[in-house]
Amino acid sequence: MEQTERERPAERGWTVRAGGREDFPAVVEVVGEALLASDEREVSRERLAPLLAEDGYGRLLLAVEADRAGRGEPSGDERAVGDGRVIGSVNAFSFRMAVPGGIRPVAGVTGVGVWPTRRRQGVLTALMRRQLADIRDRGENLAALWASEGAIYGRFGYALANSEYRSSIRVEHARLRPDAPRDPGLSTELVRASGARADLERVHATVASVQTGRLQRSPAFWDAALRDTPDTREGRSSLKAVVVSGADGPRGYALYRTLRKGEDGNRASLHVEEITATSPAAWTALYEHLFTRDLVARVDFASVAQDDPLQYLLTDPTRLATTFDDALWLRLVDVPAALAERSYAAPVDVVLEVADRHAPWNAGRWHLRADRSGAACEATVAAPDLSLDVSRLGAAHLGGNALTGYLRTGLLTEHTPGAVNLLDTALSRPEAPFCDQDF
Ligand SMILES: CC(=O)SCCNC(=O)CCNC(=O)[C@H](O)C(C)(C)COP(=O)(O)OP(=O)(O)OC[C@H]1O[C@@H](n2cnc3c(N)ncnc32)[C@H](O)[C@@H]1OP(=O)(O)O
Repeated sequence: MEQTERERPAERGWTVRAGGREDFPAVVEVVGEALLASDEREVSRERLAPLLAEDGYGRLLLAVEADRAGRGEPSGDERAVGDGRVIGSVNAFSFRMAVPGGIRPVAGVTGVGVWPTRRRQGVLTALMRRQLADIRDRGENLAALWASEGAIYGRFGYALANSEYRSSIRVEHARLRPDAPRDPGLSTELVRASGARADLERVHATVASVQTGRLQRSPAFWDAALRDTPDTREGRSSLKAVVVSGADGPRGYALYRTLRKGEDGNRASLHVEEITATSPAAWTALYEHLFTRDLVARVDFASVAQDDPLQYLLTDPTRLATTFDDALWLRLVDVPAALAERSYAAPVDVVLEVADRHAPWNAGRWHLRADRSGAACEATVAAPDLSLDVSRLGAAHLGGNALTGYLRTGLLTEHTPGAVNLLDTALSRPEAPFCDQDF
């Protein structure tokens, strides 16, 4: 494939190489500056080091300037980066995600940043290309990320794969329906979050094994989720856990903090960082705890799925203020392998013509045949039923978006009438995808 001038890094005086633990301080400096993070790099290093160490720092990729000749003295910040200095980086966590069909390895792309005075020279493009090849070599068929800006990643084949929301309700409107499922056999306990870790892990593991989009949470990510230091509190209380249990153990939890000031004089708000449960009655019990705490005016939920249970359980769901928050970006790194390892809701037999500028091994025609017993996806020379960019497959892969939307807006081409509709039916899922894990 022909490269543009920007895509020939050697000609611009920098190269891409694998990084390691020793590069970590330089990476924190570059990404911290790129993301306009606070100047407390030590806090960032302390927060990130355990997460990166869990993966052995083996997935760091760096853009490194060959030398500083002719560039003048480095500034104070740059000096920390040193000679042969790092001007850009990308990294990835080795996650396992619940996707349609089971739990699969997924590269969780993270730590993307380019030194401000080296932007728009193709550094990210070179890093992304190398990273996609590395991810494929590791046998991961999917990559996922949370984007700082939505305009960055579409060109690299990623697409929004779901929708997640912030929601908020005033307690006087937070009445649950009389027929909301209630189980007198359940008990509810409030504790410091760190004291309930075993229960939280158990509930989370159950949910994360079945809810599409969920990541299996590792010990270091649990440490991060339960981190309760002044920088994580943002003026709120310590992190609390309310745990709902039955005879067989924990069935649901909410992690929340309180803020004892606000628009209602002395009344507080509750900020729910996570809430999940394994049974309908446990959801009801969690909401009843949150909505009946004394001195509370409002309950805010930091992140909920499109099919969040609360909207169904409220007597008046119109009182729930819901705002689009963010969404996970997904990319098929190996198109035939990702399509073959997925499950399908209905039989489908379709030839896809895929365009992929940054992962050329995906470009071409793929014959996808699937039914409820399994799927196969192989290269073909047959005429395509539809032609599309690889990013469209990322959008639809978790069942959170229909390809029909792209067809209607002219952003994919259907050669066989009805092919997109049939593929959408096969890709559809009964539940909305949700990823509770920031990374
Ligand atoms: C998963 C995560 O970690 S999300 C965090 C992402 N990081 C940040 O937002 C930190 C601040 N931003 C940066 O560090 C850089 O601007 C980056 C990493 C976003 C881009 O790095 P660059 O080296 O400038 O990208 P590169 O030169 O390869 O640009 C490739 C193309 O993307 C475009 N592009 C890059 N960044 C953006 C952006 N933020 N918005 C819109 N377009 C962008 C460029 O214009 C270019 O397009 P073109 O080829 O059509 O001219």
